[in-house]
Amino acid sequence: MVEKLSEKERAEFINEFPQWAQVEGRDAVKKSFKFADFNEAFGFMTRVALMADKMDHHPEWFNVYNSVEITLSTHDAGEDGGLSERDVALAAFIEKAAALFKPE
Ligand SMILES: C[C@H](O)[C@H](O)[C@H]1CNC2=NC(N)=NC(=O)C2=N1
Repeated sequence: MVEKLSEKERAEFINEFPQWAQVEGRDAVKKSFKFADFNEAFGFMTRVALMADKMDHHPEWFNVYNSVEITLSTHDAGEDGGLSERDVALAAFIEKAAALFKPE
């Protein structure tokens, strides 16, 4: 079982990653990215996928052509899942990876 983020940690997360929005009715955050084309979007996804597997913490994502929608939550957190430190770490990596492709 993984600890859920405390209220203080949540505030810090929102402060550090203001572009990640709370998902309605779920203890999760989401963000959409738009890249120059599919090649860039998939290059971004490849980097995130490899790191996610290394971290053993995987995003929920949806890709159409140059757009990638990502939702982060920890299935093993608390009774019914929720945000944990693992989501903060993966969000930080996702932002770094996206910056390499300069999304719109
Ligand atoms: C068995 C495996 O270690 C677990 O299922 C890992 C894999 N990736 C995961 N990813 C996410 N987002 N949440 C988890 O709880 C999780 N658990």
